[in-house]
Amino acid sequence: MGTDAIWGASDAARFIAVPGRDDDKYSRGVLGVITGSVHYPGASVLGVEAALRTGLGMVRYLGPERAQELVLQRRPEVVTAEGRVQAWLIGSGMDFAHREDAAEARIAEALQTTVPLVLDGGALDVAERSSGPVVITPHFRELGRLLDEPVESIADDPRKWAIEAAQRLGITVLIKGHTTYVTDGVATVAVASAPVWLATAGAGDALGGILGALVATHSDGVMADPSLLVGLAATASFIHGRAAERASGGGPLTILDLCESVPAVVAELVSNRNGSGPGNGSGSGSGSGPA
Ligand SMILES: NC(=O)C1=CN([C@@H]2O[C@H](COP(=O)(O)OP(=O)(O)OC[C@H]3O[C@@H](n4cnc5c(N)ncnc54)[C@H](O)[C@@H]3O)[C@@H](O)[C@H]2O)[C@@H](O)CC1
Ligand SMILES: Nc1ncnc2c1ncn2[C@@H]1O[C@H](COP(=O)(O)OP(=O)(O)O)[C@@H](O)[C@H]1O
Repeated sequence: MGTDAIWGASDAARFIAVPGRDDDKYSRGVLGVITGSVHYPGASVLGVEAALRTGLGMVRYLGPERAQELVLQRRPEVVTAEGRVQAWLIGSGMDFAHREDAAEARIAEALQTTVPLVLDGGALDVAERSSGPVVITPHFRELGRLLDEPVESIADDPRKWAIEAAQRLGITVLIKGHTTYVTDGVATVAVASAPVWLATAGAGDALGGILGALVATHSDGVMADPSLLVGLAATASFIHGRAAERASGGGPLTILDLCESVPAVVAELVSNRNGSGPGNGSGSGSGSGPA
């Protein structure tokens, strides 16, 4: 693990944007979501669920039709109309090698905006087409494919390869594992808040939703200073791990149980923080970031 700072509760607390009296759903931050596919519609439900439970103004879900239906059945507050967004979450539940045509068209539209991108699963390669701030969330196999490097090399030293990817692509990289590393090639932090029971399908899709919500609620701040993505991604991983711990209670967990635990984790972070961080009483328009 080297000498990386271990991201803790007091660090994470500074990256929660608490709504203020004058906020509305638009000022808090809207997350556009392009996830899911014919084979993996469930990833859309998990990411959207996790984003909503992390707290944000609105989710616009713009994935495939069947996934839209499943998302709306679970979460009728989601909007499926196009419109302005402050950040995009793209790629969970998509096939890296074979993106559906409709998804490709949606991604091209999303790239017309320059708002921050959270790229997961089958959309990691979109990073090189973006002109705005980007954070990617690969596991070691996905990073191997993205960099065209042997998967074994990445598994042996995920931290080194995350830094290499961040520097090569000029983006922030969160590489998932029992210890998760987040780096922009300059600063690197480690997060180890998750129980081993979290190694279960769909866990990464929920992480994408949590991170999407945090980025959407700090969009202006990220646009002004993309280095904030390191703290936001580490915070997402911290919340994800703590929520998994609550859901697990020392035993197996399901990902919807993890999502249900997220609001209590966020509330605990907010109640324990001292003073007023810039996320306090402000939405995405504040440029909120670390105190
Ligand atoms: N409920 C859902 O909709 C879920 C969707 N998911 C999505 O599924 C897509 C693929 O994700 P993965 O993490 O599976 O991609 P991986 O790159 O880990 O795996 C790709 C393929 O390689 C094979 N493989 C990988 N590791 C293997 C091993 N140790 N032994 C045998 N075969 C192995 C598997 O057949 C798998 O289909 C992503 O877009 C992801 O978001 C997953 O998150 C699982 C849940
Ligand atoms: N052994 C482990 N201990 C703790 N957390 C783990 C472990 N294995 C995986 N995780 C976490 O679970 C999540 C798995 O994500 P991912 O590999 O994308 O799975 P999926 O594609 O099925 O959603 C990541 O957040 C990762 O950090």
